[in-house]
Amino acid sequence: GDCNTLQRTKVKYQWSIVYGATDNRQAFGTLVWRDFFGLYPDRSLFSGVRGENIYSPEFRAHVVRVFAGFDILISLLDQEDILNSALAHYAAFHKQFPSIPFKEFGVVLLEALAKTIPEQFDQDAWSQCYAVIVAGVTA
Ligand code: HEM
Repeated sequence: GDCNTLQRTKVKYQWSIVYGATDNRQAFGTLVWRDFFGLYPDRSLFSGVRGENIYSPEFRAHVVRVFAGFDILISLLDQEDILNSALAHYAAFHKQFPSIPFKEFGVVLLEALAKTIPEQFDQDAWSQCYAVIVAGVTA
């Protein structure tokens, strides 16, 4: 798997369905983080953004920031040089933390996408393109 051109186009399109409508964004983001903490209960990374209450304004704002960043990365999947620069930026930011459970996050993210767009969801495309993003943000 290599997140090829067709897969990048599909991921971009499927993401636009899920994240394109403002109304969906917060619900989708909250769903992902609720499920994430179900799989990975250690919230200590998020003490600065009230991780103990994912419905607080502070944590909601954190979710908005993360998905705004993710939205940028998805939108750049077809502009590889800019994508790599954006990935390097998020990699540098996350280096302040000892380790980030990107694998667990990917599991719940893909599951939430599959639940939201069961007819369209292309698991191979998403898992391969998410792997490109993880490789970039952990480089
Ligand atoms: C590709 C996926 C991800 C992207 C694009 C991303 C992006 C971001 C962005 C844009 C911020 C805000 C930076 C700022 O304050 O200016 C952030 C903060 C943060 N992210 Fe990520 N993130 C991702 C995945 C994750 C994952 C999986 C974790 C851990 C489970 C994580 C942990 C954090 C933490 C701890 C902060 C700082 C929270 C604070 O403000 O105290 N990120 N991330």
